[in-house]
Amino acid sequence: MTKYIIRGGNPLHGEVSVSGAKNAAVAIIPAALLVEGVCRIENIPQISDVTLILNILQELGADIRVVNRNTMDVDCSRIRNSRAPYELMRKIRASYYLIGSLLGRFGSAEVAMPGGCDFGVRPIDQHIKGFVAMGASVEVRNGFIHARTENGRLIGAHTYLDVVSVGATINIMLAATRARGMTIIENAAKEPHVVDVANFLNSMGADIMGAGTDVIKIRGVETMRGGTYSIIPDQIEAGTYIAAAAAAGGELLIRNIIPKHLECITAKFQEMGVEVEEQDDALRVCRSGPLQRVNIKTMPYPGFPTDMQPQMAAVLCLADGTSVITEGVWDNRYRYVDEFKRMGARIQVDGKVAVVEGTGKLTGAPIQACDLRAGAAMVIAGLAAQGVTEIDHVYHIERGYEDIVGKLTGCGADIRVVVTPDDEDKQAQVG
Ligand SMILES: CC(=O)N[C@H]1[C@@H](OP(=O)(O)OP(=O)(O)OC[C@H]2O[C@@H](n3ccc(=O)[nH]c3=O)[C@H](O)[C@@H]2O)O[C@H](CO)[C@@H](O)[C@@H]1O
Ligand SMILES: C=C(OP(=O)(O)O)C(=O)O
Repeated sequence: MTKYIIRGGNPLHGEVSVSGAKNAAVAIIPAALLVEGVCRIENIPQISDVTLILNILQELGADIRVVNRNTMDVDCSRIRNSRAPYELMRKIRASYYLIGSLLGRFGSAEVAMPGGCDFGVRPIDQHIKGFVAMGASVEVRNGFIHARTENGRLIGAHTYLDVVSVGATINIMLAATRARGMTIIENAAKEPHVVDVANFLNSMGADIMGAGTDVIKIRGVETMRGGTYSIIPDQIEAGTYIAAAAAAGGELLIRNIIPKHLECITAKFQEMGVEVEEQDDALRVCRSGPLQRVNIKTMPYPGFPTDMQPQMAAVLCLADGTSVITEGVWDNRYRYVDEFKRMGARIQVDGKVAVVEGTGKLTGAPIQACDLRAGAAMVIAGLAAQGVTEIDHVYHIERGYEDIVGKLTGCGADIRVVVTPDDEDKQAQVG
């Protein structure tokens, strides 16, 4: 097992550079399946979800060449296999993008049901609704999604999503890119990573309009060439470092960000009394005084992101007064609360609402990460806590944060990584 041992109490001072966005990378890499040519993808974060998605592509026959630490050439010209392996697929959520990509390229896909963080039920009915509207028959059998078309090509169609879904929006967009005719997605998700995937596809020859609004129009194209594309910075990683500075105190310069993508997050920290100064592609964050209580409701972009909810809860434990968090996206995203209670947090959960009584302090304890952002929130809590926090199951954190320990210790945090000999195949436990 790998553990992080954090001695809390050190304020953070220095600079961190934000990596490429996980939720864009895990869609853009499978999107390369639609392209007959070399896609040079830059700013790929070094995280375990990316490693898994690259392994899946290789299993399908993709040729992947490492250009440098964060740049790869992905060539899917010679892919012949449209069945994605169960063992890899079930470990991550984003494996569902293989369905849209394979269906779009070959007119058929056999893909194991996806994994990912456990927030209760995570249906994919809206993805399937979109594929069916485009003429595919879709069946779930023996843990696999079997999707196929009659004559090898999807037909453009009109889909109105019943819920605003990032995954369904991107997946339908992928499938439609090479369909015959025009596809329209209404009530589409507007997250920055949705726009990034559309920009990637357009730079490779697709014809997509409206990404970033709630109506996306995709005119199917016959072929797609290769090209070079750089993934956007990770909005949630940046938000996590803002939260770390807010909790631990001190002053951080957070580089390689797009300030516009962070407005929904920075506004909340400012409301809490954290100083956030916007620069061209950086933010300076400073917390010297007490933290004020705030209420939060998570919503699709441009609302406050659910993927920042646990990190925010960690900071609110340290604020003055009682804050109310309402989770507006997932049924069950408070599994971390019992772990926080070991650190002295006072949080009451009732369905989708958590009432956080800020006590101004947390105390170090042995705790266990239960999913990706909950794990990041535990790191934040550990940085601010009195004494030592020992976090287990950190493979969840490493799914989505490139070198979180190196980045934080570079700013004065006291974190040790301890690997004990019984470290099994940690990836087998993701999900
Ligand atoms: C790999 C990736 O990008 N993961 C992100 C993606 O997950 P993911 O794409 O799985 O999340 P969605 O945006 O699809 O889910 C949003 C809501 O829609 C519901 N829903 C979704 C699809 C569907 O077919 N039917 C349905 O009912 C879900 O249960 C949830 O309540 O967006 C979430 C919401 O921003 C983030 O928390 C995840 O980090
Ligand atoms: C929930 C997340 O990821 P996934 O959908 O891949 O489980 C996340 O990035 O916070």
